[in-house]
Amino acid sequence: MSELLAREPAGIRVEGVDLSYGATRVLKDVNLEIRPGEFFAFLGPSGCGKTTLLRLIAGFNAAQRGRVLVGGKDVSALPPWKRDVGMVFQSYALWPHMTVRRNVAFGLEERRLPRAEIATRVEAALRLVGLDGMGDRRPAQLSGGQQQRVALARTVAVRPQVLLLDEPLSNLDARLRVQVRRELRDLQQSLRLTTVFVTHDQEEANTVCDRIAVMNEGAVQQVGTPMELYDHPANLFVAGFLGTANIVPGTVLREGGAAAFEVAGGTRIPLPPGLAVPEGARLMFRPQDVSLLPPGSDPAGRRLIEGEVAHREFLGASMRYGVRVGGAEVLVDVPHTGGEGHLQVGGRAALALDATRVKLLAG
Ligand SMILES: Nc1ncnc2c1ncn2[C@@H]1O[C@H](COP(=O)(O)OP(=O)(O)OP(=O)(O)O)[C@@H](O)[C@H]1O
Repeated sequence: MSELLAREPAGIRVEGVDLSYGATRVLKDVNLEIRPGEFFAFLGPSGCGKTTLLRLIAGFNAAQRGRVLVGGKDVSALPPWKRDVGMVFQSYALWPHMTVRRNVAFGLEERRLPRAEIATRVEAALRLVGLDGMGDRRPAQLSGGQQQRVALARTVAVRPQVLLLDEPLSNLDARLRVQVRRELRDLQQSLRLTTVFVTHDQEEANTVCDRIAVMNEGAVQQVGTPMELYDHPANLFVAGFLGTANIVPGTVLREGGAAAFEVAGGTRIPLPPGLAVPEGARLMFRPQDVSLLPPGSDPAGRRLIEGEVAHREFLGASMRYGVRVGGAEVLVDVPHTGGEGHLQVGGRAALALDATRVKLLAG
């Protein structure tokens, strides 16, 4: 494996990038700093520009404005093959008529490396992805997961400075995805390879990546660790994209020093002091920031709201209730420990909101 170690992990900088296809602006003033050796994700809904940004770093797209630096060097004007980046495509793009070994060797032969060096690196790469012994097969004789590993082996064999992965798990079934994403993380760690991973799946990004850039409509919304993004979303889009969020419309009221949030229908939720109130704010909290109480009880220090159970969903580890509060519906997760003590649809529910967890966010 030492034959494949990244020489010196390189960082990536994207500076002030604007990219349009005709009249459609696909990337809008994108600025990013990806640290050397980091496993980084571009996360966002379909069509938000993730692949376009990845291809820009690889050199397959050109921007109208801004630049890309790899390892401190401006690569904006270089073609892909001079950039020292390895990209694994969503479709794998393997040569069907070549054996696995030849597929992996192809890029090294093009670089005219000595034959012995090629053989050593190919075997090391196949071992690394768990495909030693399958070098003589053709891609059609492999499963989807194995083909994906060939694509990965082929890319790491050239020892790129950075590895770019475009939805690498999307062709695999759910169970294999979980296994392969762990393997990807292990491989990335052992090679200390700066890696950028494109996905629209938040669980995938959360489980394998050090940091994530959340994108929407061509703009980076927020960059942070999975936990930072979940606990401190910068706006409603990020809050709703990472995990389940209660987003409640209403009005912020101030009486003296105290503030409250009035939900349509008149229910008032007292707000903790000192909470910042952005323009057009909505109240945001997670289903687990709320607990259900027996009606009539009023615990100290918690914010009590009353409502009616509109529906419920059994999720195994918890019961998720949809509770109508004024004009809004609030999702509440109650741990399921095996008892029968759950509320029925149509019944009254008293909710205690953990005031330290609520946020006021704008779109
Ligand atoms: N070659 C092209 N010509 C014109 N428009 C394009 C081209 N490639 C992409 N687009 C448009 O640019 C936008 C961003 O596409 P992109 O593939 O980067 O999104 P994405 O976030 O990777 O989406 P997905 O998860 O569906 O792959 C989309 O609206 C897409 O239709």
